[in-house]
Amino acid sequence: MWVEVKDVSKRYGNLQVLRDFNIKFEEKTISALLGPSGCGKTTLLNIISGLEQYDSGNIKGIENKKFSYIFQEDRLVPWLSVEENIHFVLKRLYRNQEIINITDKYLKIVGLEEYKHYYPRELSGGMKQRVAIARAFAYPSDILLMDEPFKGLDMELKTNLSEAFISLWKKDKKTVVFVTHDMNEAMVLADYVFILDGKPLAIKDKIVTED
Ligand SMILES: Nc1ncnc2c1ncn2[C@@H]1O[C@H](COP(=O)(O)OP(=O)(O)OP(=O)(O)O)[C@@H](O)[C@H]1O
Repeated sequence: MWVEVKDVSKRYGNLQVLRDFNIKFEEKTISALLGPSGCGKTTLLNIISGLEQYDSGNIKGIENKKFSYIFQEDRLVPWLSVEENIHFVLKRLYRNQEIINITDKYLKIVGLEEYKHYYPRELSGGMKQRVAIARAFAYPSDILLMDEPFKGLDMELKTNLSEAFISLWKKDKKTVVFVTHDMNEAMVLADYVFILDGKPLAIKDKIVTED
C-alpha cells in the first residue's frame, strides 16, 4: 500500500503552490521532504492530513487511516499535565488502566517518566517536543506527519530525540513523512529523501538511503 498524492493542485490567490503534483510514500517507511523555505512542504502535509483543502486531484491510500501530526510548535494543551496530554488523545480508545499503561510506556521511551506530572510551561522546548513525539506514537495512527519536529534543538538533543524516534518507530512501523531542512537528519532517519523545489512544488531528486 502507498499513500499517493495524485495530480494535486493548490493555489492561494495568485500563488500556485501545487500544480498537478504527484508523490508516493510507501507504507511503513520513513520519507523526508527537503526543500527551500516557502516551496510548499507544510502545505503538502496539511493537504495529506486533510487540514487543508485542495483545488483538484486526489489523495489515495488514506481511506480509513488514522493520522498523527507533529507540528513545528509542540501544540500541547497548556492546562493539562504531561501525562494528561497523552491520556487526552487515548480516552475514547482504551480503558483507564490501559491508557495509564500506554502513556507510561511511551513517556519512558522518550525519557520523561519522571516529568509526567509537570505542565508544559515547566518543560524546556526539547522536552515538550519529546512529549509531542510520545503522544504521536501512543495514538494508534497509521500515518505520522511531522513538520520540522527537531527544529531549533541543539545537536545533543537532536541526536537523543532521533534515537528515541527510531526506537519508537521500530516497535510500531507507521508510514512517516517529515519535513526537515537538515540533510544529515534526513539521511539518518529516512528511507527515502525527496529533494523538492517550489513555484510550483516539484521533486528534483529522490534518494534511497542505505540502512
Ligand atoms: N494560508 C495561506 N494563505 C496564503 N498563502 C499561504 C498560506 N499558507 C501558505 N501560503 C504560501 O504558500 C507557500 C508555501 O508555504 P508552505 O508553508 O507550504 O512552505 P514550506 O515549504 O513549508 O516553508 P518553510 O520551509 O518555510 O516552512 C508560501 O509562499 C506561503 O506564503
